[in-house]
Amino acid sequence: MIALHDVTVRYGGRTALAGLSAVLPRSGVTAVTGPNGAGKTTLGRVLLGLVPPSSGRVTGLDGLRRAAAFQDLRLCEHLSAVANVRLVLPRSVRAVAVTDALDCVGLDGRAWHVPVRTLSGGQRRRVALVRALAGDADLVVLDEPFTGLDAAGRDAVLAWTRERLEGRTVVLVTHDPGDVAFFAATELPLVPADAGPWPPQNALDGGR
Ligand SMILES: Nc1ncnc2c1ncn2[C@@H]1O[C@H](COP(=O)(O)OP(=O)(O)OP(=O)(O)O)[C@@H](O)[C@H]1O
Repeated sequence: MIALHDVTVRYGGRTALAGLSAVLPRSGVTAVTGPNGAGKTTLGRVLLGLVPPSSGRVTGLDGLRRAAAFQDLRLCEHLSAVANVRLVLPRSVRAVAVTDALDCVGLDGRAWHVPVRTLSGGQRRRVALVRALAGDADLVVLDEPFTGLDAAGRDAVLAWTRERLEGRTVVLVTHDPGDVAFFAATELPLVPADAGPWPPQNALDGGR
């Protein structure tokens, strides 16, 4: 299991996370919620090893394969959807597995082989999600992955995501209470650091 022990993150003089302690279940979804600026993305960055805690520590990350769908997507703009996904997969994974996944999240075949910079925001978000989930990462951070998806396509994306998340440690940043219920997630609500220190007791262990 992954555990955060009194983790504080400061960007220069600004405190983004203040003394956060929590345990993430090994298998299952932790939904990180809270207002803008509460530190949700920062928590994801810490778990991915992209931002070191200013103090405190995170245990349980050693040896984990990690993947993410970033809020700002971070796709390789000049590459196609298929190439973006294949970049993170072993060569042995067949192209058809990638196109099947893109199909499952509702990305039209005409969008598979053109540079992703020519795709719409919702199409690009689908590519980022498939890139995060197509491989075998043990820990997956999904930062507002369903933003901007049309209502008709959203259900298919959610269903495919839930299927792909099974057995992994998943951190889902979301503003949508419906997502918490859909993924039967354990909610980890964050409050902006300037609203006071995080309660010292573990927010998630609930006596486990
Ligand atoms: N690179 C950075 N440099 C300086 N301050 C930053 C940086 N990234 C985030 N912050 C600050 O850290 C705090 C937490 O930001 P963060 O993006 O983690 O919040 P969030 O909960 O994900 O917000 P949102 O819901 O708007 O995505 C904010 O006050 C933000 O201004």
